[in-house]
Amino acid sequence: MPVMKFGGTSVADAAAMENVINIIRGEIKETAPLVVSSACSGITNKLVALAHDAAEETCPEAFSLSNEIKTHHQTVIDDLIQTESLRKSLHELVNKYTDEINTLIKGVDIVGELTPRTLDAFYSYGELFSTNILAAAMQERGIKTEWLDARQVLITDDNFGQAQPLWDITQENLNTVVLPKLEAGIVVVTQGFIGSNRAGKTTTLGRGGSDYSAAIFGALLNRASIQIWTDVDGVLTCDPRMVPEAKRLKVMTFSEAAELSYFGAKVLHPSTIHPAVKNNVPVYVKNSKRPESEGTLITNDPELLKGMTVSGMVKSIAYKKAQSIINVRSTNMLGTYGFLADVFRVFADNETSVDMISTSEVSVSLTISNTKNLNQIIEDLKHYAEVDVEHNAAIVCVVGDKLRSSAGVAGRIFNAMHGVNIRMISQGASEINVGFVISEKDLEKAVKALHNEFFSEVSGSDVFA
Ligand SMILES: Nc1ncnc2c1ncn2[C@@H]1O[C@H](COP(=O)(O)OP(=O)(O)O)[C@@H](O)[C@H]1O
Ligand SMILES: N[C@@H](CC(=O)OP(=O)(O)O)C(=O)O
Repeated sequence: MPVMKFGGTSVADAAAMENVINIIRGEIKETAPLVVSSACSGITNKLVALAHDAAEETCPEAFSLSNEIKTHHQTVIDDLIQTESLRKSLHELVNKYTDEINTLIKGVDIVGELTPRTLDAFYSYGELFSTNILAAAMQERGIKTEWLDARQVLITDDNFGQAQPLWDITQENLNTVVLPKLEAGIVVVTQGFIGSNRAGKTTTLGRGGSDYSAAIFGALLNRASIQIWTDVDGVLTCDPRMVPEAKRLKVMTFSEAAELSYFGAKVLHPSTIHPAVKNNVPVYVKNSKRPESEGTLITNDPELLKGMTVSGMVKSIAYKKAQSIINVRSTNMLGTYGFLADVFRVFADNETSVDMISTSEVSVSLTISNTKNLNQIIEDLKHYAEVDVEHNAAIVCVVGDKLRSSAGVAGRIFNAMHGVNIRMISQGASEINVGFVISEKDLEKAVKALHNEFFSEVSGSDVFA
């Protein structure tokens, strides 16, 4: 039985939820699937916005957003639920959650501070709303279903906003609370993205973290597969918003998928892959609007990958906008040791992760997405070297089997880039990615040229659909 994760686009409104229910129904056999759902699309962003409004003393805006969230869920309930009593109890629940959100807004306004802990409390309501409505609609349609508060089972560390699971406790909770229900044929509907620390306070796994929840549950419950249901046919050769003619990948390796998601392919959360790889649970990415499409299988099973791992084959292109390049130059770098350690310590001390690095004899260039502590970073780096910063850059990453060792691929990539100024180049140690940094204004041109170079003639192969 699979763990089935439905993203925000798959539970956006009543019609989308009805689709999802039909998909789940098709998976119920003797045992039932575990269903992990995100918040309705757009709701988490509204919760972030209202939390910040509250912190910045613009409470009327915060209350107005809270009202929009309430109205959205009231509409979903009215469109989806026919039974009067069920509607009434769901409306009461929506009112209760809205009151709690409004109390949090007032609290943040009074204290004038929005901590990661409080932000997680705000975040949790998106998934609480959507899963309660979905579970009730399934019960109404005669499917044996129970709603579960994920915070009772997914126990995490105290790293609010970016929490990591505590594996042993979570395993035990799943075995005692969830497994018996699934084995009795009861579908359990729970939230992605949220958990709680040992003290019972709400935590979240980072934005997009519902995929990660599904992978954690799938790995610990030893499920046959993890299904990630979204609004595209699978993992594609590029984000279809940039390249509408992007093609579906039939199968890819875990490493290729991890690289793509790390470099911005939003279809999967970067951490999803780890628990799945460790436990060898295949991941299927599928389209909830077109369930008949086969989707993409992500696996390391050599049998399933036969014919799919052709050396030097480019599988997909990802990109990440809003990068800042930090160039650090020092003649002290020449022949000394410890210089790079000093540079990286500055980023660690300022809690900023580095996306891409390239070095020469006397300089190192790094890119970061989070510029919150940039001024302090520059000040600290100036103790060691000259520093300059370029904003509005983008990383482009070409992913595929053994790209680094394959003669000719780099030539094709950079030939396709003529007229585009390449600011940095980096080839990952994993052999499966070639990445480079360009100005954001050249991004569309660069990605379209690359896609044309590698994918204009691949239809009908074993790898691409
Ligand atoms: N390589 C890719 N393959 C498929 N989708 C991609 C890729 N890169 C980016 N995307 C984007 O990811 C989106 C799905 O992610 P997201 O919006 O988070 O969906 P969900 O609500 O299901 O979590 C797609 O609509 C697509 O625009
Ligand atoms: N709702 C959360 C978690 C999530 O994973 O959402 P989605 O599956 O829609 O990307 C977010 O927006 O970050």
